Amino acid sequence: RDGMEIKKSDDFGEWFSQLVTKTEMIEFYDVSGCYILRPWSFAMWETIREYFDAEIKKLGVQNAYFPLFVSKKRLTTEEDHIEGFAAEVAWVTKSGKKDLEEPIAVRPTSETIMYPAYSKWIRSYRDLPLKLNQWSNVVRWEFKYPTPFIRSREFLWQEGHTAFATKEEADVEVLQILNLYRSVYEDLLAVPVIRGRKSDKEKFAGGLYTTTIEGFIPTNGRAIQAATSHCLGQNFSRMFKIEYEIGDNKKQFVWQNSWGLTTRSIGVMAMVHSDDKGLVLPPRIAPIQVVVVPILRKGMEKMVRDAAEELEQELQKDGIRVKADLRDDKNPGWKFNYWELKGVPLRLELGPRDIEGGSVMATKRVDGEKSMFERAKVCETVKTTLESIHKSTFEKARIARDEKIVRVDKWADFVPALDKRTMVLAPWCEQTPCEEDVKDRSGEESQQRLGEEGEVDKKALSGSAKTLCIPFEEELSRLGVEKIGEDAKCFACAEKATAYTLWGRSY
Ligand SMILES: O=C1CCCN[C@@H]1CCCn1cnc2ccccc2c1=O
Repeated sequence: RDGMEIKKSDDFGEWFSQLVTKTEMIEFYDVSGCYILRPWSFAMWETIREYFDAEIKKLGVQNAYFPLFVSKKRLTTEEDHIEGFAAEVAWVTKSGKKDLEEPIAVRPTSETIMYPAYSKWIRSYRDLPLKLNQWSNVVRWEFKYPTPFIRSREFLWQEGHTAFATKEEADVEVLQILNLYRSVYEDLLAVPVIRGRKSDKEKFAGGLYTTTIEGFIPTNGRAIQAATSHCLGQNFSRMFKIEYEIGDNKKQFVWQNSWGLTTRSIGVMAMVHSDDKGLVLPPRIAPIQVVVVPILRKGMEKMVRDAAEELEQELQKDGIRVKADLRDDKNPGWKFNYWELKGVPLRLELGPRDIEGGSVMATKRVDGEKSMFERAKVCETVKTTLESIHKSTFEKARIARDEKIVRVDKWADFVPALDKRTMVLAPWCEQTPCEEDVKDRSGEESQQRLGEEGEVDKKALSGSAKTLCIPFEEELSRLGVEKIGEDAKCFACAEKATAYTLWGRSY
């Protein structure tokens, strides 16, 4: 009843839905695509927020708060920014029984809300750089299949919006923020991501270029955009007249960036690490890192309970997020299952014999490994064990991801590789018509293959491929891929290939 009833590899969608509800991360809600974030997952968002907020403040970013609503006139200031997104905008059209004069949109993102104010605030180069961020919710009335954390109609995020005098400053910050996003995923959530640039077709249409961190869900072979950092160039500053005096009455448009990370990050972490017994939480994001379970014996209950509380106090004082489960209506076995389901990284058991012998039995959630800790050194041992759990959790995910990255140089190998739930790294010409063509051909071909294979291979993933990113140099070398050769040919159109590009099916 309380435990997981579905295997991750049998029915991924159902497994995930059970995972987020049985672990008390999510409660479902009667507005489609909206979810209740319960304390177990909200604590994770708070940890992400504390970490990222402290880091951007070191970069001189200040937090502010802008209105939730935006007028139609404002939102559609420049159609090419909104084009393609209009269908997702949610509108307020009435108050009570009365129609509003003008429909008001609920913010899907805040460029058009913030930038008129930027235009007012930035007059001279002394007003630059302007670096503001807001932690808020946004609404995008998506129609694709809603999934907790991954795709919801309201989600929490931070959106940074910065303005600089020069392109050089903007280019530097775009990458500083992207590296912070990588750190949130890899150092907090133990999820490996690949940094790169979006193709012209996939970039934010209103911007100059988009950098991204791409995640991967090995179970269903889908890639997922984990966070983005855009350089907007001067596109928005021209649109919103954000300019500054450069002396003798001459003006210059500012160079802008905008960057965002959302609660999707929690869903990616849960999908990547969790198993058939429930959540597997990396220690740095776990709301509770250690649970102490007393093994009570008749007549010695008080002694053992006190020892468990003492151990809890000691670990707490040492900065560990620890909980002693002293509930007297549950037996140890029940408690083991409960905290295993919740994904607590480390369980300590304390029985009469352990107390006599000055030892504590420890069990790691990530691999079930058991060991005896010396009671006298328990704080130190717990800390080093939690560090090693983070590393092994990351390594496990990195290996599972890397073995699903396949090198392809010719078209014939492309769809067969994708159908094995992989990401494909291929030399590409970077031309949009070619990207459109790959999208169409890969969609058709995978449908045919599904037919031909006869037995509908449940494991086969169908659908068309898109570019995920053009990995940065250092990412290619991390993947053991050399720089692209002068005479390399595009895998799809045989024109000159200018970059190795990561392709895949994505959320
Ligand atoms: O990614 C980010 C990071 C945070 C700040 N905004 C940028 C770009 C958002 C692109 N976008 C995404 N969905 C939308 C949906 C409706 C209207 C407009 C948009 C829209 O402009």
